[in-house]
Amino acid sequence: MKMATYSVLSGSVALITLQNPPVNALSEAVRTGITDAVQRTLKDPQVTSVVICGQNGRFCGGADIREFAGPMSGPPLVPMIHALEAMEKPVVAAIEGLALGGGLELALGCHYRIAHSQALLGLPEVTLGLLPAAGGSQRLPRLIGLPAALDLITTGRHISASEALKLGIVDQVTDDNALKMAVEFARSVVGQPLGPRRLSTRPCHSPPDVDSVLDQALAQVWQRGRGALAPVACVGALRAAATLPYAQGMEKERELMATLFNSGQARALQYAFFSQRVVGKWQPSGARWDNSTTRTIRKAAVIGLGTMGRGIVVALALAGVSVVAVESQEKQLAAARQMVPEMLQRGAGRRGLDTPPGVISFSSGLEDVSEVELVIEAVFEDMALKRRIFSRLATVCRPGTVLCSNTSGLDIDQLAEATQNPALVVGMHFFAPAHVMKLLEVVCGPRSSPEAVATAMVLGKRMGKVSVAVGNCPGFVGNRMLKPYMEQANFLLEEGATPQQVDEALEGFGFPMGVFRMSDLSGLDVGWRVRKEAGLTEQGVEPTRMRQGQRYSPLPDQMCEGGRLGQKTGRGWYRYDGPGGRVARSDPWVQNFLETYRARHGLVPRRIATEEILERCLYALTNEGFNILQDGVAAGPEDIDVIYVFGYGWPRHRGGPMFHAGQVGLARVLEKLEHYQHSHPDVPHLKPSSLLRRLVAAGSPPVQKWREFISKDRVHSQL
Ligand SMILES: C/C=C(\C)C(=O)SCCNC(=O)CCNC(=O)[C@H](O)C(C)(C)COP(=O)(O)OP(=O)(O)OC[C@H]1O[C@@H](n2cnc3c(N)ncnc32)[C@H](O)[C@@H]1OP(=O)(O)O
Repeated sequence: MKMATYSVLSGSVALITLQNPPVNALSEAVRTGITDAVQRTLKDPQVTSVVICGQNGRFCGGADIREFAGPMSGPPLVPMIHALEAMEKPVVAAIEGLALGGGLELALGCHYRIAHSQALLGLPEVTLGLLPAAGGSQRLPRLIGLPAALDLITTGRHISASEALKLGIVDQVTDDNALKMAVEFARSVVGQPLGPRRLSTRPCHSPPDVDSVLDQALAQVWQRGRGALAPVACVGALRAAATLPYAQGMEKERELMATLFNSGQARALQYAFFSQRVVGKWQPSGARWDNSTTRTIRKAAVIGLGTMGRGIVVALALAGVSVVAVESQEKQLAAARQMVPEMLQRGAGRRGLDTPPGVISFSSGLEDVSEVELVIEAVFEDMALKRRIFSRLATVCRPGTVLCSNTSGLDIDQLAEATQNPALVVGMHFFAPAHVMKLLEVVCGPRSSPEAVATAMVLGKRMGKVSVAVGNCPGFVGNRMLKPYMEQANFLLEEGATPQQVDEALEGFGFPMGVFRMSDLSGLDVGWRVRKEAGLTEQGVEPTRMRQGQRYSPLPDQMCEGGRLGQKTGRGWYRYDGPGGRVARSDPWVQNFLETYRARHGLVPRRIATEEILERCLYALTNEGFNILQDGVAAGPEDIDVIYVFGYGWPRHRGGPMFHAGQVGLARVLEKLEHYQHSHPDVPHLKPSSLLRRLVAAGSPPVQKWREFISKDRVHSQL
């Protein structure tokens, strides 16, 4: 099957149209079609110029990523693009919609590029663990210079047509029909010399301090990449472009690509790409939500204007939703009135907007929310308070208003009970700062309707969030898994580790911050409040290390009792320059505190290897992920992995905790959990999940097969 068509317009302009919806990816069939079309063009003496375009207003989304999983067959991209560039008839790319990755590389092989003003262009291969290996790493710097190419290729960012024009990537931009303009343009350049238009023959203009530019770029990608290989390889390919002739540069591009292509990181990043798309489509119940009705929200209310509430107001307004922002405490309301417009201005600026599209009004009373279509409650984590608000909302709001809670772990169903229509109650769990962080957990209570869930999911998407639908249980997905992770970190301190040692191990793995630095940032009192609610804390000179029949570490509670709440008090697991300080320094007080604690409890400290720190923290977290899958709280491993990558700093190049377990080997994870459980029988979170055991018994299927395995397993267990 050929998925690029060939036609001739007005007898002289050959038109090659890529046809592979939805993004005209360069699949084997498309590459075959283009290769054949080039041959026909060469043979047709009537044809004097060529235009390449994509069907349905989308030029090309790049190589077909799905093909990366199997052996490559069909015409390769590099010679195909060389053949286009070598043509003696002018070739013009008509870029509508998008030209990404191999799509832009194809366009760079053309002699001219005309773009529609709404088109997006970029070389995002680095985000898939790869580099632009269809000549992009060699042609782009020859077109726009080394510094600009370094920026685009190492970040993979998409740019607008107007930026592409400024950089010199495209020759013209139009608001009208880009294809029509490209055809006219192609006719107009017939007979003009093509030599200077062939980017591979151009020299690469590098700055005089080329080595220092490249070294700086390398240092930057090391620091930003947290262990990611692809950005480093991208700099390597650009170094080759800047210092070697084109043919040798292409050889280097090929070598670097071969190393990346088979790396675990490329597999992880491609898995992350598809996971993000999978999570938009399913609810934990297994029902497709694309056939549920959705309400378009024009006006919403946010109740509670603390840090979270303010961020949610801004995110809604930036999405074009008008917001009634409600806060009963005068001081907090006054602070919000001052801070929200400033945050909004900055947010609009980041998006290139002059004014935010949504209008905000402030109020101190719930009665002002009567006209909205959706409410998001964002008050303290206090069930009684939240229930009071929900029951009041049920009387104030008009029938049919969707009621959401930003709780980070409380029971959505108990909130729903307080209303007259529980089907309209869902959780919308944002992550701080809510106008910046990409993740949104949409929590489906047992009585939430598909319509309410779909409405929250779609609203989240409008707000630029990656929305993941999850089930209702304490902590939902993200925070439920965080508990055993933090618990292990505390136990490691009891056994002899220091906060720095644990953090360095986790940061070495790729987290932007280790668990203790993170606690200091978010405030130790957050978890303390939750533990108090759960009846776990006890005050006294000799607090016990067992609570509710399980091992418990009172260390963080004691820190809070001593007023060490983290950055906000200038003291936590680290010390800071003062309240609100950001630079963490190791604190001899903490060292002394830990030594005294261990001595008091008769704990003999030991040297703990990085491997043990990582295994205990990460496998305890992953083990809870298996329990979550077993309970049906997440629809699949992809949902968990997306939550961890977007909300908890799990390094994207490691795919997510569930993917990582598959890469390590499920049998090995199981064996390690069994080993640690044997040494710590009083820690239930180390007891291997029975789903993990069943997956291992079934031969450890790849992560992409777990959904199917779980649903068969569930049917089987119901028989
Ligand atoms: C060497 C490597 C080379 C030469 C490369 O080219 S690597 C690929 C470089 N290209 C990319 O990284 C682009 C990836 N795609 C996207 O960023 C986005 O999909 C998009 C901006 C192109 C479109 O976004 P949107 O309109 O929101 O649509 P979706 O993201 O939902 O995608 C729709 C479906 O198309 C599938 N898709 C998208 N791109 C590719 C691709 N390059 N190869 C294969 N399939 C692709 C995507 O998975 C969606 O599929 P379904 O989920 O609907 O089944």
